[in-house]
Amino acid sequence: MYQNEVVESQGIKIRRRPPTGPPMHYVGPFEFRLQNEGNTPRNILEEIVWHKDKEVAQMKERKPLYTLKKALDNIPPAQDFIGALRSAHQRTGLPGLIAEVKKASPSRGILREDFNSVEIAQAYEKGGAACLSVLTDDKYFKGSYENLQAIREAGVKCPLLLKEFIVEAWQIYYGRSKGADAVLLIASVLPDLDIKYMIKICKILGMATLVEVHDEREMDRVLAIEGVELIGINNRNLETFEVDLGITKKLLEGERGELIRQKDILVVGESGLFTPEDIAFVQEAGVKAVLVGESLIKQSDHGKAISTLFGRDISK
Ligand SMILES: O=P(O)(O)OC[C@@H](O)[C@@H](O)c1c[nH]c2ccccc12
Repeated sequence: MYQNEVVESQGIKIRRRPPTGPPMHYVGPFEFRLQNEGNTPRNILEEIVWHKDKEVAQMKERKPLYTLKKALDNIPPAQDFIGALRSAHQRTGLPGLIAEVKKASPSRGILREDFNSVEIAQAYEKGGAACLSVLTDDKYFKGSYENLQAIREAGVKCPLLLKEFIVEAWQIYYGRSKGADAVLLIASVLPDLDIKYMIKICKILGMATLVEVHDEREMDRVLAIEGVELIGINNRNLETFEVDLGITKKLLEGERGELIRQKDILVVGESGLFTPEDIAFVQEAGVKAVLVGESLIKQSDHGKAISTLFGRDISK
């Protein structure tokens, strides 16, 4: 109960697990499936998170934390994700690009049938991406940890973001073992204490955290957390899929923008960016980096897609 109260007091609407236990309900000789509204996810984000919980439990059995930690001793250190974004921004005067390796999404379905994650990653790097984001969720985004590892092992130099629905610290260690340099943490899923704890773990592993927010309340929560250096503003509402670039502008206005500048936090504009005008709009609002998937993945020449999106070649 106590945990629920904490979550509620922070305005988190996503429930981490189905609230009322197993749905089977026995009465006398008959068996009923209890049609309990509480055991039905209220939206897609909740559905994903409930599924993730089960998936992680299974994965953990195969690779317990102590074996993962051992594996980490033998891999090259994490790269500087935030540094790469800052230097790209300084070099081009435009927001640093995090290009997303994304095959599908629940809102758009399959974005690309002929999907070779390594080729896409290499084309993004050549086209001037500062960092890459690799979706690893299989069920809803058709991504995988194999993709992440293959991109790393193919010699791509851009720092890599683990684009997962993190619900447990174990996933962070696993992502690092597959070559991730940074991790996404979603504020509408994770209470403050989890975010703080996961940021600490990432620091120990040399990784950056991209903490994602979508409304004022989440932004205020995250701004109050010590050690946050990188905040993503998702223009897409993960509960309804509605996209509105005005969200980025709204969350960077007034005192919030002031505080972000004081703390020297780098802000990433995420989702729904398709044209140079979109990039200019979020840059004007105050972002120094952008996270882009759909508009780059759908075009056959990914390098050219980057130049088209930014209005010029950003690879030099
Ligand atoms: O394909 P788009 O609209 O350019 O969006 C990319 C990225 O922002 C989006 O995939 C994303 C942002 N936050 C997320 C959290 C989970 C899954 C996906 C996302």
